[in-house]
Amino acid sequence: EEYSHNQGTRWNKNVITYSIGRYTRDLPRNTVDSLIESAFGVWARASSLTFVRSPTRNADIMVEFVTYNHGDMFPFDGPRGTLAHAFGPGLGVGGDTHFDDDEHWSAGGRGFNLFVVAAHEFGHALGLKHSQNPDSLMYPTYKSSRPANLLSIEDVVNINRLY
Ligand SMILES: CNC(=O)[C@@H](NC(=O)[C@H](CC(C)C)CN(O)C=O)C(C)(C)C
Ligand SMILES: [Ca+2]
Ligand SMILES: [Zn+2]
Ligand SMILES: [Zn+2]
Repeated sequence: EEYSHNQGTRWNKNVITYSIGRYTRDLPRNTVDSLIESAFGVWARASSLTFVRSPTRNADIMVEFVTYNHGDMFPFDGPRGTLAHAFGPGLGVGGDTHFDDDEHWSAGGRGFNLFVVAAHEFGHALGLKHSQNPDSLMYPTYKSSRPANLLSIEDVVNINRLY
């Protein structure tokens, strides 16, 4: 999968830690914090997983806003195009989730909805692949009109097949 650079298939634990590194200037930090927390909450409500924010940088899932070349083999491409990517479960870079800061990130207004994109990326960070079902959160193309409940039945089934 081009956008979920897989390490393993799943985490071998149910409590997964995350930490937020570089932020975007598009939104206040505490807004980013709550949107990221809510995006993890989508998966926590549908599974037996819990997500704990960690102050240190050795959390399982490192969340960062970066541009172009940023230290992995998958440089971003400037405005539009690819919005974000995530590595599949595993040590080190495993689970890490990067957002292209050349996009305009929003909490619902103009620009790309950070909550919706983060929920998709965290699906990859948990081990899910893309779905061909346009109603699935794991569909490969951004849809601003995502339903409030976000996850399709297929997504709930798939996360519970994995954990
Ligand atoms: C608006 N641009 C798009 O819709 C682009 N799609 C994405 O950036 C995906 C993320 C969306 C689904 C949140 C990349 N991905 O799958 C990460 O895990 C393109 C379809 C142009 C590649
Ligand atoms: Ca881009
Ligand atoms: Zn994806
Ligand atoms: Zn990256």
